[in-house]
Amino acid sequence: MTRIKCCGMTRVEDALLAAKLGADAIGLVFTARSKRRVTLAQARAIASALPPFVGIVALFMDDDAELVHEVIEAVQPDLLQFHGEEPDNWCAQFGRRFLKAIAMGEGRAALHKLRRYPSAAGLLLDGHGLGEAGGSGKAFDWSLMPTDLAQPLILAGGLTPTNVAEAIRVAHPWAVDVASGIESAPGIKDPQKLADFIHAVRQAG
Ligand SMILES: O=C(O)c1ccccc1NCC(=O)[C@H](O)[C@H](O)COP(=O)(O)O
Repeated sequence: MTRIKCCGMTRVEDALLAAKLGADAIGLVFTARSKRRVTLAQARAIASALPPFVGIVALFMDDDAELVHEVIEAVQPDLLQFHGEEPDNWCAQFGRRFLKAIAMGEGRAALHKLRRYPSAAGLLLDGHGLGEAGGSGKAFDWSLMPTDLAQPLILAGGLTPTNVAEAIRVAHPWAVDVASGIESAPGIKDPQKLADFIHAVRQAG
């Protein structure tokens, strides 16, 4: 079964709907570079409303360690996710499980970076280019998804209710991650797109 993370939540009602429809995790973006950035107060409201067994992932992109500490303290996320040029030991300093996002917009050139994160609990391959923010709606060539890595791989970038089944068929990811493909505006989730996306993933197996 392919796991599902719905990213860039800014509203309690959207996070609750995702949980009700069967999402495995939601993502909260804290970096100032995001159109989906949440405040600590928003994040706490979402985290405390979520039912059990739905994971909370906190996202950063080349942010100060101080911000990461503040979020850990205030929100108690299940996982951290780093989208910038943070090295493995920097990501590991918080003593928390983390995902490292790799910008696959560079194509094959980015593949060697996947080996640089032995401490990561999983690697998220995203469609954006180096230095660009996530949540871009850009897909990459799914056939580049490696098959020889020990860590779970999460497929992200430009996934929608329409293309996610094909993406799973080609890439066989552990999980899929979506932000803009289930939105009506940045940070505002569309209930129908959310339902269609989760249905499409569950149908794909
Ligand atoms: O979503 C953002 O605004 C964002 C900004 C900076 C770093 C990461 C960000 N999101 C990361 C995600 O996990 C997205 O879900 C992922 O990039 C896929 O986005 P999309 O292509 O829109 O589905």
